[in-house]
Amino acid sequence: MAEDVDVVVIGLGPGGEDAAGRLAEAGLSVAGVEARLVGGECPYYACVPTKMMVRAAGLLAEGRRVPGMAGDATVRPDWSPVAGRIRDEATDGWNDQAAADRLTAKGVRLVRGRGRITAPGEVTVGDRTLRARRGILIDIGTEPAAPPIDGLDGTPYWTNREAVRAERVPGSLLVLGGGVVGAETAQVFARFGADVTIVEVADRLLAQDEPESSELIAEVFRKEGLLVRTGATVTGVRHDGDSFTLDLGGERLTAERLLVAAGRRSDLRGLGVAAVGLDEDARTIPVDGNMRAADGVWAIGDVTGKGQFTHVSMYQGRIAVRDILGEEGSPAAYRAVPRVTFTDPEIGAVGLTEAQARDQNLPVRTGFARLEETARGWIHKAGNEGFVKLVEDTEWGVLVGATAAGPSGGEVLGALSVAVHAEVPTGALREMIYAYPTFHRAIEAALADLDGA
Ligand SMILES: Cc1cc2nc3c(=O)[nH]c(=O)nc-3n(C[C@H](O)[C@H](O)[C@H](O)COP(=O)(O)OP(=O)(O)OC[C@H]3O[C@@H](n4cnc5c(N)ncnc54)[C@H](O)[C@@H]3O)c2cc1C
Ligand SMILES: NC(=O)c1ccc[n+]([C@@H]2O[C@H](COP(=O)([O-])OP(=O)(O)OC[C@H]3O[C@@H](n4cnc5c(N)ncnc54)[C@H](O)[C@@H]3O)[C@@H](O)[C@H]2O)c1
Repeated sequence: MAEDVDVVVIGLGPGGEDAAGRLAEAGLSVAGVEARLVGGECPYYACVPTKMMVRAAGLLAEGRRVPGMAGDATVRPDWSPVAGRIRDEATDGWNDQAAADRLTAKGVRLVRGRGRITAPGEVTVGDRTLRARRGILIDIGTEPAAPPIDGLDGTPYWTNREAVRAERVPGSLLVLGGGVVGAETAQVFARFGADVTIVEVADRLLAQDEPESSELIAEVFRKEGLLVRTGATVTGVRHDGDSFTLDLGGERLTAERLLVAAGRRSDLRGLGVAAVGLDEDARTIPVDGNMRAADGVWAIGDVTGKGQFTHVSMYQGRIAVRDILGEEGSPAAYRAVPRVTFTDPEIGAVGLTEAQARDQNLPVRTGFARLEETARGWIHKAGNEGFVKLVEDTEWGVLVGATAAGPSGGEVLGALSVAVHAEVPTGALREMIYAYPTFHRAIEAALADLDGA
């Protein structure tokens, strides 16, 4: 017999979990369907455990910066506290009982299993049929994508999920993909002693970011001993029981482990979106400003293609909840989506890159300040690499994008996010007082460069 509820939430990623709880607390009857772990990728395999890895690797790097600045330090990496912290503190052994209890305490009916939309307003999970009176909210997120490379399928390669579960650091690691996951993870394992090579098909690392960010990260990685192959096409993968070999057509690379970090995919066909008139072969589910995807269907998170970040999923979730409850509010706006790549230096960015702004035919000028040349950068010395880059719409007199790279680049980004989001005139930014000697004072130097441009 079908179970009737007001809303069925399929996939309890960060936004879906939060939205299900809010809808239940608002008095609706809500079923939350989850195939794996309540909370999704972020707490168990992504943001949280990887940032614990980054924190540990950062401590090692700081220890190695002691000589010449503060005496002597001998750094002997040990992965076991990292693995232990991820297992015990972050993920409770990849057990979501605490999250499930929190959700059910809010009144959400948790349905474990893979949900499939079988008709408008109908979701099937195993032998259960859920009927949604008001609608279906989709937050199915993404899975690691496997590029179609000869021989890859069937080998014991790592994705982010295996990497965060690693109990020891491999002697050598090949990283396929120099995007965000690849860059963050490569640096962590290299700092813990692995010989790391990144193989990236694009002509630069972090290809979504400003070219200056790519150059900076490539240079830091080079100094730290990572090998980077950009513009590289992998034609085959082999695993002989002990090690992986990547064939680059002319060059062969071998390592104990292979991490595939080549992007993500969503299974829209498996979700049965055709039953509500959506394209099951598409990569994403298009949504309007209220997160509506079809009549009685809302979608949020990675699957909407508006930025694969936890903060985007949660932002969209709040808008969907408001719309499902029939409340008024501003539609979603993505002008000032912040993003931080937690390498060292951190790469914080918001809004448009220079190239994106020019592609939109905006009248653009840029301002640039190198952190090493600021007072704080000079004082900081070891590990001071970074910059602030501003992208201004000259007609409007407002920043449409910015990058803050360096130690705490993600924190410096806060000020720039406010500027882009609130459309603060660059004239007003120039009149601000920037505390001396901070990293964020580089914004003032970049503003001066904007004028000189
Ligand atoms: C290694 C890594 C590090 C990252 N670090 C950061 C970071 O530092 N900061 C940041 O903002 N973002 C980070 N991200 C991105 C972030 O993890 C995602 O953007 C975030 O998890 C939001 O995802 P989501 O809400 O779309 O759903 P997801 O977290 O992907 O969760 C979707 C859930 O839906 C479930 N599901 C799927 N299909 C079905 C179905 N048919 N029925 C039932 N359940 C289903 C899945 O089991 C999953 O639990 C990182 C990603 C990776 C891979
Ligand atoms: N700090 C954060 O907020 C954070 C951290 C990790 C991930 N994320 C999110 O997760 C998303 C997915 O991350 P990702 O790194 O998996 O994807 P990505 O799209 O950022 O990077 C994938 C990279 O793999 C390369 N690639 C694809 N196929 C390849 C092949 N056959 N050979 C070599 N290189 C290949 C691509 O050119 C690209 O540079 C990101 O876009 C980001 O939004 C966020």
